[in-house]
This record gives sequence, structure tokens and C-alpha cells, in this order.
Amino acid sequence: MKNTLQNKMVFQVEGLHHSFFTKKKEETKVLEGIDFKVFENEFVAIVGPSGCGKSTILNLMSGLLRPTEGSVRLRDKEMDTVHSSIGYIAQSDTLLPWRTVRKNVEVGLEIRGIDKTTRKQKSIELIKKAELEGFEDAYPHELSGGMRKRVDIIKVLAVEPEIIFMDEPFASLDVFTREILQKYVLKVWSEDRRTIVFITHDLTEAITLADRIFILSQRPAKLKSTHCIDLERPRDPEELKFNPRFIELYEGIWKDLKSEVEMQVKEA
Ligand SMILES: Nc1ncnc2c1ncn2[C@@H]1O[C@H](COP(=O)(O)OP(=O)(O)OP(=O)(O)O)[C@@H](O)[C@H]1O
Repeated sequence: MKNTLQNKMVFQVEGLHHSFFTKKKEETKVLEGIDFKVFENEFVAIVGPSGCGKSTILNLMSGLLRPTEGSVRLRDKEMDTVHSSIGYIAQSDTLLPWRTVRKNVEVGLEIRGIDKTTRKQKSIELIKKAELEGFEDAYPHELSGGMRKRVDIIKVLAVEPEIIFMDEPFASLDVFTREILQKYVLKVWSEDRRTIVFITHDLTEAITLADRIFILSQRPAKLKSTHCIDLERPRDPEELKFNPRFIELYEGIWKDLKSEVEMQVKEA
């Protein structure tokens, strides 16, 4: 397996603290001293108990929020604004209901002033790769949840971001559709290995997809542990869960995560 740590550093997160304050200045401490690095072409997953601050980390890494303390550096530059080199895929899709599949895929290209012929060429190619041929002129409400999610993904891929953030993108999908989408993400990633930071609650999903997994503690979150996933690629989500190494990794990482989830349940 490729040693991703030999690749160039993309993100350096150092001493990251973050708190939210109410109007009455009451503090909610969310992050407490998080340090990690993300390297070029790496697939990193961030896993932690519900509400521990996973999305907050992604919002800080994308420049949507400024940290209370500490820093996020993107290729050695302090993150102080939103970057077009980062594509963002969230749990709920961002498809425009009044636009067809093809027109949705072309939104970002239109904004960038790309001409009509190039836009069409590119969207048709991506739609084909996503196995959505025949649905070019369909509207979002005519698609299944899994199909909508694929359109959402290719909409981001159309503008060729260098880095992709995915915040629980498959959380609302059933387990079978999730597996199909995981397979699709692995295929997309293997083509050009864009750097991906993927947030999930689901440890199976994280082990299936990632090169490294960061486990967060409950809030205020600290980086509890980092795990390298040495499973061979290409990976097949359907078969992987029966692989003895997968089971061994799952058991090891779950020990770390379990105590955090149990603590959270006790306090709820
Ligand atoms: N803009 C905000 N203002 C105030 N509090 C916020 C804000 N955004 C998040 N929080 C709080 O910060 C904490 C962490 O939220 P965050 O969404 O980062 O957690 P998460 O781990 O992604 O959650 P989940 O697993 O449920 O998606 C939560 O207690 C949340 O209520």
C-alpha cells in the first residue's frame, strides 16, 4: 500500500480550540487542542460521538469559521477565507428542484463562466460515469435518494476541486444504498486521488473508505487516537466486512470509540 505520509502536506491543524458563545456570553466549548495533518491524495475519516464537534472542525478547515485559538493552514497559508479549491458535500443534497440533472451538474461551471458546449460535454461525461444515463433531463424529485446523492457528488466533481470535504453524506440513506454509494466514492477517488476529509458516525464506513481515521473524544473534543487502515485497495464494501483484517481493525478502533459513546449516553 502507498505510504501516504510521504506525500505533501495539505492541511496542518494545530492547537485548535473552538467555543460558541450565546448572546449572554455563555460558552460552549467544542474543541480543545486538536492537532493533525492531512496529506495530498489521502482519504481521511473523522469519527466521534454525536455532537462532539466533527462538523465544526470541517467548518474551520473550510474557512467558514475562525478558530477561538490555534490555526488551520492550507498548503502553509493560514485559512482566512473560503477556498474554491475545496468542494463540500453535506448530508442533505444541494440540488436545485427546478433544474434537471444535467443543469444541476452544470451549476458550478456556469458560475465559472464555462461555455455551453464544454459544460454539456463535461456534465454528460460525469452523468455517464455515475451510471445515471437516461436521467439527464429528469428533475431531482424524480430520482431516488441514492441517485440524488450521486448527482450531488458529480456536481462537486464538475468543478474539479483539489480537496473534497464530505460531512456525513450518506447518513440519511439505507444501508444497501450506502454501500453502493461507498463503492462509487471509492471508484471516483481511485481515479485521481483527490484529498478527501470524510465525516461519519459509522466506523464500518470509515474503515471501508479511509487511509487514516481520527477518533475524537466527546465534547469538548480532543483527538483521542489516529489509526492507519492498511487494507489493500481496491476495496469492495460488500466483501470487506468479512475480511479478517477488517474485523481486527474494527475491534481495535471500536475499543477507543466505545468509551466515548458510552460516556456520552450516560451524560445524555
Ligand atoms: N453556530 C453554532 N452556534 C452555537 N453552537 C453551535 C453552533 N454550531 C455547532 N454548535 C454546537 O457545537 C457542538 C458541536 O456541533 P457539531 O455540529 O460540530 O458536532 P458534530 O460532531 O458534527 O455533531 P453530529 O454528529 O450530531 O453531526 C454542538 O453542541 C452544537 O450544538
